[in-house]
Amino acid sequence: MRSFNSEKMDIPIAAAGLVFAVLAFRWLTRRSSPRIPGPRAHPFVGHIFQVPKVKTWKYMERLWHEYGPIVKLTLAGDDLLILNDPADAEALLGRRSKIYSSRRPLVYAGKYMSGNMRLTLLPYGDNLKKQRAAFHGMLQPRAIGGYEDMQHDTSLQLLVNLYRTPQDFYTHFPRFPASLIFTMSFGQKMKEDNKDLAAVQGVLYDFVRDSNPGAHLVDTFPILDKLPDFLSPWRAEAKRKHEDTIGLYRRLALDVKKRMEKDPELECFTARLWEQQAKMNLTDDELYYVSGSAFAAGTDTSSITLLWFVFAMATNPETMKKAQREIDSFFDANTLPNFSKMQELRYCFALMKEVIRWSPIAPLSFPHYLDADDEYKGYHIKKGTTVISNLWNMHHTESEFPDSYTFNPDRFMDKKAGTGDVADRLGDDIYGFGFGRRACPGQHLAAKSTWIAVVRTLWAFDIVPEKDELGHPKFLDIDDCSNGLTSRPNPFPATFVPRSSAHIDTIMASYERI
Ligand code: HEM
Repeated sequence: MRSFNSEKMDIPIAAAGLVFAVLAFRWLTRRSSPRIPGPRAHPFVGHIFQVPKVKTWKYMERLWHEYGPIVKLTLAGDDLLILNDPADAEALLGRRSKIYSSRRPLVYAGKYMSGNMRLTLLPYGDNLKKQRAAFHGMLQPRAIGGYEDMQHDTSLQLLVNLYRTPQDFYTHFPRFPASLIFTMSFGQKMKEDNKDLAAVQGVLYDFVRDSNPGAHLVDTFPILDKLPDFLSPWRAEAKRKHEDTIGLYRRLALDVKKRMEKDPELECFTARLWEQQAKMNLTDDELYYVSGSAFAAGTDTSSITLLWFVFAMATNPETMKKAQREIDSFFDANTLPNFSKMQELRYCFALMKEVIRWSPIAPLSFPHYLDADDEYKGYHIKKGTTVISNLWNMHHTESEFPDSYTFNPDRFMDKKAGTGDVADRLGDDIYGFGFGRRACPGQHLAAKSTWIAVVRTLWAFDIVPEKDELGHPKFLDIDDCSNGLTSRPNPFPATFVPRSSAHIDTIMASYERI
């Protein structure tokens, strides 16, 4: 016979049993998300010691072949999602752009070095929308037509420089987009010895270096930002860089404002910003940053593309000759090419696409950052994940780009021609300008600027690799390039040989007129 006491004891035991049963049922029937494929991680540090800082995209190419289109890595607790298939990038960065359009908060480069005002590093939100809208005014397809005269003049200067000192081509090509965007931004021609250019290039150099993942310990371990100043000398350094940058941008923008007083018709990006400052709701500091950022974001990207173009021509002479035959059929030696035949020179346009495909300037694009938890293809993707669209792998997908390591513009000649202005279509069929709401706002400008530089250079010069003692062309290694957010070919030997004296006469006669 059971005692009263033992009956009393049964109640909590039964309750505990019930709770246990419910938990066990839940555990057994839980829908756990499958693990996102990727290499095994070390406890605590994750893959921090496996991801090389040098040519990271090569390592990621191996992961793609081993683990498939979606790969996850973990760096000291931070998840990194790598998208190798453009369809996944479109689905997430494109169609779910509301939550996939942020940038990872960077303490050094974002908070202190940019005062949280640099467009490329801004999180998704009102400030970003404001700055992108301001950019759009300058860079939308309709506005681009207004820059043709500047593009003609600056590309003519490029030809003259290549003729006078061909051995310095490695500095001439970057100078072309730099002087173009400088003139567009600040409404005055850039002198050859312009000190502001060197200063802006310094800002850019710092930005690329300091925003590179792993550049500063505080961005891997943000808790270090809690340390006082005397234990954090990096903070003063970052703040000093911010003061230098905004000081420079302020001076350039105020100079435009002063010139506007004398010349209310002054036509440039910064003048438009001053006129519309109130409408765009930009503070003075934001205006300085927007006005300076076009230069910073557009110069390096365009110049690296052009350096890869030179590299491609020096290593693919038959392709170069084919493009020259197309150009010659429209422009003889007495006629400097201009934009009038941009629609017709289809092979030259395909050649530019191929440059961007073959060697994308940012092989891993600019990483996006996820603002909320998400589910995709059964995987759980955590808020705060850094999302990389791996342009390198996308551009080397054999099913889409057969024989993908070969430089071959013909692969784009069979594609649908499309309608409307060809300049709006440089990004079609390739992925080199990114995805979703952070996609490059400068691609229409880049299309026309790089096109005129490419066509004029090939019209005027043969680009030939230097020869060794035996007269054989020197080997140029595509892997001999810089590492970081962007990747440019390291200086390489190539020669620019004028195609005829008539071409040079045409160049010099046109140059005298500007
Ligand atoms: C061939 C030349 C160029 C290439 C290949 C290129 C490529 C790219 C790529 C891959 C991105 C990152 C997109 C993403 O986050 O998904 C980007 C962003 C950007 N580009 Fe370009 N770009 C070029 C020229 C230009 C030019 C000429 C300008 C302006 C004058 C420009 C302004 C920008 C800006 C402001 C961003 C940041 C956008 C944001 O964070 O919201 N780019 N570009």
